[in-house]
Amino acid sequence: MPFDYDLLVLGAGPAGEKGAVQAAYFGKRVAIVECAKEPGGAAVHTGTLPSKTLRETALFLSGYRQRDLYGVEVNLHRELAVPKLLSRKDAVRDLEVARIRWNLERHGVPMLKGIARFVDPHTVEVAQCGGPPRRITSEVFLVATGSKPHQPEDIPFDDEDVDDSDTVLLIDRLPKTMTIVGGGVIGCEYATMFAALQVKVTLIEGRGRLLPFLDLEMGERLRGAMNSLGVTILLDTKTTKVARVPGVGIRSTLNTGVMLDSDKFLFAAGRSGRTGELHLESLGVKLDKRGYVQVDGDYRTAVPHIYAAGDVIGFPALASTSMEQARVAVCHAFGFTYKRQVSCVLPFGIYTIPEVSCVGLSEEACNEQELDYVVGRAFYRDNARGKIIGDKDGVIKLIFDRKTRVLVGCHCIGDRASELVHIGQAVLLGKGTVDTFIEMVFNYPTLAEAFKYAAYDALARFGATIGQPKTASPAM
Ligand SMILES: Cc1cc2nc3c(=O)[nH]c(=O)nc-3n(C[C@H](O)[C@H](O)[C@H](O)COP(=O)(O)OP(=O)(O)OC[C@H]3O[C@@H](n4cnc5c(N)ncnc54)[C@H](O)[C@@H]3O)c2cc1C
Ligand SMILES: NC(=O)c1ccc[n+]([C@@H]2O[C@H](COP(=O)([O-])OP(=O)(O)OC[C@H]3O[C@@H](n4cnc5c(N)ncnc54)[C@H](O)[C@@H]3O)[C@@H](O)[C@H]2O)c1
Repeated sequence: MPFDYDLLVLGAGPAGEKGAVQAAYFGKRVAIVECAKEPGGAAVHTGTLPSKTLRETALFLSGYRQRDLYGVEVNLHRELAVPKLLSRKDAVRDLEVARIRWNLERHGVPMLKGIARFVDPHTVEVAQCGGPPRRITSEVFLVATGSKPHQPEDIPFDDEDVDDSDTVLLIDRLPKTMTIVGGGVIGCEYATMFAALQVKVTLIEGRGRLLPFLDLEMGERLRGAMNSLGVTILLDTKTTKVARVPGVGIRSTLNTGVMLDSDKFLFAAGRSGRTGELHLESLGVKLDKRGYVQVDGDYRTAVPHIYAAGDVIGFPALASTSMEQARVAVCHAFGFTYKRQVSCVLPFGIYTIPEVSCVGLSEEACNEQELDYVVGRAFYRDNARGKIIGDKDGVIKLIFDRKTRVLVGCHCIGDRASELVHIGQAVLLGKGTVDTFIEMVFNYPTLAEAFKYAAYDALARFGATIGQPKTASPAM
């Protein structure tokens, strides 16, 4: 019997949307099932875009960027700040939802509303609110149901002042004090955002360092910037008890014996795969202990016609990689040859204040691989555009293989870091060398021009390769 569809996609977040339209573009009959009211997933409703919009609004309302430039202290109006924060976030959400709806529509992909679960390997039942369940068959499936915040049982999430990364966006007032557990990407981003809004933030991290995937030097620069912003960072620390104390707020008792009271408590210590409703294991699909779907290099599960992509398969769990994984999965499923794999050169953008971004190897990774390397740095304070915008702390750091002169790592901290890193990414992908940056002409004045001076800085450390320098750096 023919199937209803060639591809049924479960979940309309970044992975589901891009996987669905990829197959439809090449003429496949595709539908997408979504249980939320609107498409977009965590990226649009609870994660990427709302948090980045909050960041921009926080920077604007706090006058953070202008403080040092004009010597103007912006007085934050605490009561007005929250409605402004929320309305901007909602406006961006609505625009993005409209874009996704239009993208699905123009590719002829219907969105079926309801919670999906498998009833056999080729049939999904969609439980519709207020209507009878509907059964849909498909030749191929893409599971793109994402993830949800990890909620340990000993944290009282039923208290209105105890949040996870989904509910923190529903704030109705700015707290004076906030305790955040988890020094991962979410914890660090929200810590700096709320600190910029003059909330006194304490960040608790169980390990000895924040964001251990960052180059150590850049991680330390970020830690210093967070301290300057007023964030208190407690490393090697865990909570042993979290509870409301009437008249005081939320009290966190730490393993060090310290008791920390705050108006708000945010638990941001990891996520788990949203697979509970799908009945995947009964089909033979393997999950790990956090509920993440196990896939092979082509994003295929143990059941060959069921693919999975995005947050539901775990690391790196980014909107950027989720979209690309879904495209690759669909290309593999239907034999489209134009795309076979996700690039091995993946950038990371962390939207803390200041922004941090990286691609390629850190110094520590070079040392682990016993790679002889050369580092070059350029500082925004020495860059004309950096002076104009008043960012004194920004740094571009480039790492080159000493033998081949090829760029192996690019690390940026400061304004526009997550945009600038793509210059490094393009050079990495093209196997460019230190000389690539020396030859390039950059617009002036730009932050991008700092790449040239980071390369000159490295060049001076390569040794006598360009004659005998008369000054410390050949970048005249
Ligand atoms: C606070 C925060 C900030 C972030 N910031 C960034 C960032 O700056 N950059 C970045 O790249 N990434 C960021 N991320 C990560 C990014 O949001 C995710 O990687 C991305 O949303 C994953 O996309 P996805 O399609 O796999 O899953 P999701 O976006 O989670 O979408 C899954 C969809 O499936 C639906 N669904 C679930 N179960 C079912 C079911 N049984 N039936 C039907 N539908 C179902 C859900 O309703 C949802 O719409 C952030 C995440 C958080 C939480
Ligand atoms: N800019 C971005 O790309 C961006 C932004 C936000 C989120 N995300 C994605 O969202 C995902 C989840 O982020 P996250 O920050 O929740 O998770 P994470 O896994 O990145 O970090 C969690 C942190 O919490 C710590 N931790 C865990 N349990 C703890 C405890 N009991 N006490 C103290 N510390 C504890 C861990 O050591 C870890 O450092 C990530 O995979 C990330 O890719 C990406």
